[in-house]
Amino acid sequence: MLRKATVRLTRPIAARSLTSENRWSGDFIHVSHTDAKVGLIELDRPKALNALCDGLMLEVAKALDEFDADKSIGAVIITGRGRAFAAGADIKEMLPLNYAQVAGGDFLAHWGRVSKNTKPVLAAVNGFAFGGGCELAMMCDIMYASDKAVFGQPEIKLGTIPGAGGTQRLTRAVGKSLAMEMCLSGEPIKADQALVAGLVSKVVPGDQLLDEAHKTAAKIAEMSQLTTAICKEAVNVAFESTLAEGVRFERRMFHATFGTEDRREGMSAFAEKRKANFKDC
Ligand SMILES: CC(C)(O)CC(=O)SCCNC(=O)CCNC(=O)[C@H](O)C(C)(C)COP(=O)(O)OP(=O)(O)OC[C@H]1O[C@@H](n2cnc3c(N)ncnc32)[C@H](O)[C@@H]1OP(=O)(O)O
Repeated sequence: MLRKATVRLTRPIAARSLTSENRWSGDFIHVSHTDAKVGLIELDRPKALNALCDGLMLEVAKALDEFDADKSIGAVIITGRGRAFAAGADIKEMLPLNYAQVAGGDFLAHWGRVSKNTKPVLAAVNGFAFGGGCELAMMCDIMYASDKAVFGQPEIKLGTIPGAGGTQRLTRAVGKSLAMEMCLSGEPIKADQALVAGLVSKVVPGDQLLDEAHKTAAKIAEMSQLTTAICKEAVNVAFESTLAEGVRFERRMFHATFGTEDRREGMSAFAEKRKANFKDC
């Protein structure tokens, strides 16, 4: 059981098992952590279905930077409050922009911060994950969905295309035909189809989503942070290299773990039939 802490998260599910000390709330997100070394970022822009305006994404980047630098955090969950994970980039914010403004300012470049985090990040998709919302979830390392979640890349209906990795990550996740269908028609898929297609690894009833995400994040947070960072990097190389390059990279990283105390501790703990006590070194 988690230690009772000072501030309860406001959702009923959170109140049951995800007690947390409050860290800070920005204009658009709430940032907290649990006693199991899990950081929690909750998107909360209720009147706009958590649309990802610039301010919101800057707050997410700040929270991730803080968690990345914090040795007491071993994994992070991103979720949305209300009926959306996020309904995409803020259309009203984008509406007046012209080509020179978006290209000159490399609009959305800072969104990539999410995929640069070294700590494992789990997306708990509670509702609509449209456009940039789906892209944000796909930047995370693991995706769980509530049975109410809906995933879509509807940018085509707005006369544009996905701009935060949607055409690339969705295609790698679900294959060409479904990715093309979603991006070209703008039509969404439901959680059960997302599971079958391999976009998410688990679908659970909405009231169990955070508990399930937390269980997995807490398990990951018990591992050596040094090793989870190496492992995450190795899996990500699979998306950016040939099989031969990826296997060579993995082998080098595997060898590198033998330079850590945590590798010796993990194997010693197994041989001595005890729980490993990793020191992240
Ligand atoms: C990052 C890139 C480059 O890939 C680009 C993008 O992400 S572009 C955005 C892609 N997303 C969308 O096109 C989804 C837009 N939203 C919808 O289609 C619908 O809101 C819905 C299907 C998700 C939900 O529909 P419904 O239940 O009928 O709610 P609404 O009344 O439409 O919405 C409530 C409220 O939220 C505002 N809203 C919703 N999405 C956005 C958004 N992406 N940007 C800004 N505002 C959004 C919506 O306008 C409503 O507010 P009010 O107009 O009532 O003030």
